[in-house]
Amino acid sequence: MSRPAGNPPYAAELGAAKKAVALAARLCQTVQREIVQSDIQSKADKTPVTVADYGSQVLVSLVLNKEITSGSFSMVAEEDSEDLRKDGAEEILERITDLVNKTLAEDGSYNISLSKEAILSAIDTGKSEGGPSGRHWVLDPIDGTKGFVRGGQYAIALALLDEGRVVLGVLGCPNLPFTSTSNLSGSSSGDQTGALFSAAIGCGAEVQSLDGSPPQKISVCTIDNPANASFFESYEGAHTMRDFTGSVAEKLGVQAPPVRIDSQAKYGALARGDGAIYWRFPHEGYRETIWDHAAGSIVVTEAGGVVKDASGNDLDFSKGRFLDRDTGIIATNKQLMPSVLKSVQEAIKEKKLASSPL
Ligand SMILES: Nc1ncnc2c1ncn2[C@@H]1O[C@H](COP(=O)(O)O)[C@@H](O)[C@H]1OP(=O)(O)O
Ligand SMILES: [Mg+2]
Ligand SMILES: [Mg+2]
Ligand SMILES: [Mg+2]
Repeated sequence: MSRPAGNPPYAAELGAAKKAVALAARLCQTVQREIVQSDIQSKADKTPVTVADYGSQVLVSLVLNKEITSGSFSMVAEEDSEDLRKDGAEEILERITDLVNKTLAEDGSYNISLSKEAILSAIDTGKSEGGPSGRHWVLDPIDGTKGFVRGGQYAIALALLDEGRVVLGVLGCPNLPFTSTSNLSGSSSGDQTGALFSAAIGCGAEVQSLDGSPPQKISVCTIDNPANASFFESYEGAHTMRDFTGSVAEKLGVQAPPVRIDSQAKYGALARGDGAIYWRFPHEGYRETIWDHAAGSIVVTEAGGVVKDASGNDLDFSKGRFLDRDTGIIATNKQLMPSVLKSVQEAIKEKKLASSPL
């Protein structure tokens, strides 16, 4: 697809993605401010989903379709409308429809109001299987729903896959301090909150406020001694094996305690140098989805970082809705990756030895 001379690659798609994520963030902030129990549902896999997860997916689908009119539309997204079509879901569907139409009316970009059927169809535009050929949007409408429900960190994570490769990513992090996560403890430093991270292949990574301040280039930290490194990991103990990551940190000689926050906001914080390492080792059998890592990984790599699985391989987003990767994911700078991988692989060997029958 030819593009006007001088335009960086995927400029139109990046602009559309930022607009989509920023609008979805507005709906999520409204819901998080006044969330009530009836806004929260539990899915068949026992994970939570809220009216905001659904509303965010509708708005992202709508904006992308409005802003990108060439080519076919394909999106791999976390949510689907199955539970909303069941008896008893009328009220939550009504709430989602109201939220979406109110957000659209306040924004004013599109003179449109969606019916409930249009809401359900927009959610179901995310059913693509993705894969190694063609272009596919990849969306986690709220990454870190548990954090969202708890009033903590969450992210709207949108990426574009082109011929199996992640070529752009946008992370909307409404609760992340705009400057640095050093004051995550919520100490009122008067810090502006809300950060929009974005990256396109070969163009670096940027951060701006959610209301569209001029973007600033970001880069990962340059720490090369693990003793001076801090690391990010999941807030949820169930999402990563803390005894394992604790043993890796010890092997590395990391002194600082882990900074535990929900969602891909950790990739954004790492990309701007707030910490040196992000790793994640879910329990055996957990299958990582591509929407949980596509946007975050390109923000880090375009900020000069590296993202690998525990075997030191790049993450492979071309295999459908799930990531084809070995145990665990590590994101850090180029200086630290070799020693982190070495410690992880030693710890895996010890864990296998410890758990294998003598
Ligand atoms: N049991 C689980 N183990 C690991 N990750 C999970 C699990 N259940 C859900 N997730 C998803 O993985 C991510 C966990 O990352 P983190 O703990 O860093 O927030 C979340 O995005 C969550 O997706 P979601 O919240 O979009 O449903
Ligand atoms: Mg979920
Ligand atoms: Mg997720
Ligand atoms: Mg999600």
